[in-house]
Amino acid sequence: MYQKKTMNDVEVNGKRVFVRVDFNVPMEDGKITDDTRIRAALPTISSLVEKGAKVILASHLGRPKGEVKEELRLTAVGKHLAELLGKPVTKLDESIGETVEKTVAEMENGDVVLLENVRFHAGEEKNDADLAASFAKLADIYVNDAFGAAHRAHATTAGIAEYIPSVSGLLMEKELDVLGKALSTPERPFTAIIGGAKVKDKIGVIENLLEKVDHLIIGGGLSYTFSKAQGYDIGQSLLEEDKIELAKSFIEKAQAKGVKLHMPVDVVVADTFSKDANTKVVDIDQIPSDWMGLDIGPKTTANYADVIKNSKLVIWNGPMGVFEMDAFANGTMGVAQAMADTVAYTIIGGGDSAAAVEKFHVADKMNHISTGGGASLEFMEGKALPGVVALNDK
Ligand SMILES: Nc1ncnc2c1ncn2[C@@H]1O[C@H](COP(=O)(O)OP(=O)(O)OP(=O)(O)O)[C@@H](O)[C@H]1O
Ligand SMILES: O=C(O)[C@H](O)COP(=O)(O)O
Repeated sequence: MYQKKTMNDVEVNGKRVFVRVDFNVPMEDGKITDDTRIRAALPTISSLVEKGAKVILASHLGRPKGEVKEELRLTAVGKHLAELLGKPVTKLDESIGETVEKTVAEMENGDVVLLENVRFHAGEEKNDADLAASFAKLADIYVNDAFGAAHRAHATTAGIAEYIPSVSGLLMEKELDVLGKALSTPERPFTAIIGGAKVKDKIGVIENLLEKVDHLIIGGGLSYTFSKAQGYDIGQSLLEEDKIELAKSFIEKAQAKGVKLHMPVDVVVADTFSKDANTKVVDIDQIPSDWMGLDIGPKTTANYADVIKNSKLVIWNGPMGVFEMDAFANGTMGVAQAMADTVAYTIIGGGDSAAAVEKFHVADKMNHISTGGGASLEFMEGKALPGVVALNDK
């Protein structure tokens, strides 16, 4: 586990503190549709304000690829942050340069400035040393609270740490603590639920978790490649031909390691990929050749709920079906409900599973919902996160 300096290890009063947050929030027509990530950064920001720091916030939004994209400015985020904080936030239209330097020089203790989307500079994603130095020049201390972007080695997530004292923020600390403890000293039975679209995206995570869990539950689009590997005909369901052998090897590895692997025994099939498709529930060995599986069936959902109920720790990443369409949402909803009802410690690995527990109104019943999609996945793969590695050791 990481042993990195935290905000408790530095004196911030009167200091200029550059805080990398992950305000990469979903937006529609200029409006924020989910402010979870902004709220998650509030403890760090408020704590720094209370301690009399000059708080300089930086984030990316979307993927502007080194160009200024009007729709990816952080203006709406700044406004919303000011409301949540209950104090003014000075939103700038640049992230480096004279105006920024002048504004920072005039900051009083406890002031909050939000820089413009750092990805408007091509050097951000390239982890350009000059750009990182320009950011570092603005501050005395660097705080990384952007767990969601910790798997990126960019100028504001990693490069900047070369130049000034660098510590983790409160959200970063919490994410690393929860996920780190779960993977290193799990309460047992420990269950992982892996769903989502593709095997290809989950190879590393399945490999790593097979070393640690007691139960592995498989669902979603990727489960059909596993079912195919078991010899079932899967009709028009999602298949990654080139991953069948890999799926077979996972099934064998689970057996060898004594990991109980749980696979769909029935599925909801549809005649087209559409919310208005004709649907029916069939056993896994009865998928018609011209139909496709788009959700786990009720028997499977009940089996999975039972495993979740009897676990002490459950980590969930990836939906069980095409939960965006009501006709194929029951499996994901059933798993979400089981997660809400269990006494187990429940961790949601960000991304679509986080969206699912929100959609089914059980988010407040989860013990931890990670703010990182890709980052939590890479953490669960056992990979080092560059944004954390870059911070000062304790
Ligand atoms: N049986 C299925 N057939 C086709 N698509 C499916 C199926 N089951 C789930 N999906 C789709 O998979 C998508 C989610 O998979 P994806 O791997 O992108 O999410 P995730 O695992 O939560 O990752 P992230 O953290 O990146 O959001 C959903 O949009 C869902 O509709
Ligand atoms: O949303 C995320 O997962 C993070 O903000 C990282 O965004 P990125 O995938 O564009 O680097």
